[in-house]
Amino acid sequence: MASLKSKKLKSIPAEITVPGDKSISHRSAMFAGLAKGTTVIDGFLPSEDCLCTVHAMVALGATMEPLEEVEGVGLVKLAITGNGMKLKAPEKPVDCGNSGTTIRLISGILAGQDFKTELFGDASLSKRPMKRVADPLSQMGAKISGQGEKICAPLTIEGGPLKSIYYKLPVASAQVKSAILLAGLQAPGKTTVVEPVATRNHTERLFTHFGIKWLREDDCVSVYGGQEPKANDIVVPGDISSAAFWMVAAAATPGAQITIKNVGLNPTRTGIITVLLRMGALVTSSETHTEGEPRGNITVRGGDLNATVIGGAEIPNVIDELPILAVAAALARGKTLIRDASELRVKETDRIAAVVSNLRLMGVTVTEHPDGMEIEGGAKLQGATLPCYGDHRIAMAFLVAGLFAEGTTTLEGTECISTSYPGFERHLDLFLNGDAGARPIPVMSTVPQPLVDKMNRDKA
Ligand SMILES: O=C(O)C1=C[C@@H](OP(=O)(O)O)[C@@H](O)[C@H](O)C1
Ligand SMILES: C=C(OP(=O)(O)O)C(=O)O
Repeated sequence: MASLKSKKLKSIPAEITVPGDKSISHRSAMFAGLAKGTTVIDGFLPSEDCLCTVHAMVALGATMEPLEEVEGVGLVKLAITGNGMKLKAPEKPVDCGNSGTTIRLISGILAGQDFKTELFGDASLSKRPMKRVADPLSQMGAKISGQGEKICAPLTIEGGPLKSIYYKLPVASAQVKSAILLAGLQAPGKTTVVEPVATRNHTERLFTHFGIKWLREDDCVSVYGGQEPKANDIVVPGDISSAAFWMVAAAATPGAQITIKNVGLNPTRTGIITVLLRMGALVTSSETHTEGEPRGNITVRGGDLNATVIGGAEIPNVIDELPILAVAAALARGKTLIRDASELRVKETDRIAAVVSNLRLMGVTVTEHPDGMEIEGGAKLQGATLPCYGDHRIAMAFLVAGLFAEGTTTLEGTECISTSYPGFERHLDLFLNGDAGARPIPVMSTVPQPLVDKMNRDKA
């Protein structure tokens, strides 16, 4: 089992560039694989989750060509060639790894394909509820079976002719919305999803990018069936959910300043900026690109943070940032309340239980609630040996907490970080050891990864 250590931070780098956005990388690979022709994806996140999606699209008939690899990060530029919406039956069950986005969105795609597929994942993914996608996709006409009441993976999906639906989401989930819209593309007529609270709209923006017509009316998103994505090269911005770790580290350090370059600034994802501003950090963002997915730079100046309340309609916008925001709360003055966030209990681990337990082990007073937690800020954090619970965001959030603790903080099981942030360790090193510890990140020439070769071999 891998472990990483953290201790009092030495310096804050002036600038940092985080790897590509996970949500957009997944979707780019899927849309490219559904389009006829070749799409070059630049800024792709080569994390294990996103590589599972590429692997799945290749197993379903697409081809991928590696174009550029960065040492210590992986494949950041690739070309995917699809054959249109009619996919090929995979030869074996498709591995979705640790990735909720892969299994749920691919389920929407497979719902309309005239073959049977098995989707499976790791132990964590196999505990997550898939009923939320199985219900609407079954209503549309797919035959989906899974394990137990929550319809967990392994899932068997037998696709076929679909009918469009008008579906009110019982939980605010971009993954469920996207699965239904992807199935809706394959159903005659108009498929509408009603969102209780707005969630990230990357699928909708990528619809536009790939030439698919869709519409938003109030809280409804609709798409008409019978459309096929058109191949179109894409540049993926940096992931604000990865930037969040360094934004909090700077925000909690009076006098510090950091600029995160070329990061996604989609308003359905920038809730972290609003929350940190409310807590007293000085955060500014400047858009450098406004087309498609807006992107630009975020600058954070640190100060004395104050407690806040995080809840309601804001939750989907910061859902993946809540573990690191809980760490920010522990470093702030006063009592912070996180509520309406019971969705955290069905992520890679129960993130409410994991955050509460690890904060307590570092000496913080926390009250656990069914839908969140109350954190007493301002206690001196104590270094501790902590579990990651197999969850990348727990691992990274607590390595950042360690930057503010007395002594050493050790996170055990840190291999999970590669789920979303290849190169995290190297970035952490900048905070632990300053520039002297930083190794340059060279761009290598086109080196096909063994994994990539394997993908194309599996397909052949
Ligand atoms: O659509 C997406 O790309 C995601 C949506 C969110 O999940 P839910 O849709 O389950 O809220 C988020 O937590 C996940 O990391 C990525
Ligand atoms: C919840 C996450 O991802 P997924 O649902 O795709 O596993 C995450 O990245 O925090």
